[in-house]
Amino acid sequence: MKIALIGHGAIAGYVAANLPANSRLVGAICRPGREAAARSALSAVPALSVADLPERPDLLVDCAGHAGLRAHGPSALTAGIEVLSVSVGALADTGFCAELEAAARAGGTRLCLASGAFGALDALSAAAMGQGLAVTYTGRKPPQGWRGSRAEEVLDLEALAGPVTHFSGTAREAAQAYPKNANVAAAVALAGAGLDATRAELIADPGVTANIHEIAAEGSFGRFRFQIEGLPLPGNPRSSALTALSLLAALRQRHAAIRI
Ligand SMILES: NC(=O)C1=CN([C@@H]2O[C@H](COP(=O)(O)OP(=O)(O)OC[C@H]3O[C@@H](n4cnc5c(N)ncnc54)[C@H](OP(=O)(O)O)[C@@H]3O)[C@@H](O)[C@H]2O)C=CC1
Ligand SMILES: O=C([O-])CC(=O)C(=O)O
Repeated sequence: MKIALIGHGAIAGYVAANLPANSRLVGAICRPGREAAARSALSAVPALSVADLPERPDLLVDCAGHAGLRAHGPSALTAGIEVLSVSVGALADTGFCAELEAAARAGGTRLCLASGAFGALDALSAAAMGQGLAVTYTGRKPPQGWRGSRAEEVLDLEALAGPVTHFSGTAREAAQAYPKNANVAAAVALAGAGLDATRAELIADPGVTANIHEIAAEGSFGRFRFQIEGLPLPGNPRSSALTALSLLAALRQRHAAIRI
């Protein structure tokens, strides 16, 4: 399987270093001027667009975040190249979501969203087939996990004495306001009750060392709670290691004769 990546950061680095044996990296799409950085991070041929890749990939894996999916997702899909993405929150923009859907249909392929830093999405999807699904998502990270996010506008992250909720709203609002931190909120919402009906709370907590994601779900099926304490990737305290592992799991599943 020929794989190209978008991005050359913490997630891309982990994926590139751990590709399954049946896969080969054909290139990495980066921003203009970042070719040398991409080459040295991944030992991959850098490219500025899908058309610029040295070989046509079977799969384009977006590890770059919302900007990378926006820039390269539609062209890859239109060209019939399947895309696997961590940038789930980008779909909170209804216009962009429609553009991706139209591109996938035009290209006869699909966009697959990684389960990312969270899980239980299968249970949420099943629960959404019943009635009255209500879901609340809470994302709790140590202060350094919120650096570079909107939390810095409302909090002094260095001076927190205890946990502070810096966002409370819908999953759609969270995903758009926190593009590097609330992809899980969007994934939970898309799998379950939807972006506008799913509640999201984001908390900076100096008392934790892990990225803690939790949902409480209730409906005609019954109820469940699910929590993950995710350890961050070495290269980026914002991103949980499970995100990169979820991409590797999706690669493995893609060719499995029996899927779960
Ligand atoms: N679904 C989920 O559960 C999760 C999703 N994520 C998403 O994954 C993203 C990446 O995470 P992570 O690897 O830790 O972040 P990093 O900051 O370590 O890496 C991001 C990489 O993407 C590159 N990039 C940014 N914009 C573009 C673009 N337009 N075209 C090509 N490359 C681009 C950056 O390049 P440069 O150095 O030039 O800026 C950098 O190499 C997060 O921003 C978040 O949106 C993260 C965690 C969980
Ligand atoms: O990696 C994580 O813990 C979650 C994250 O950043 C996101 O949801 O975008």
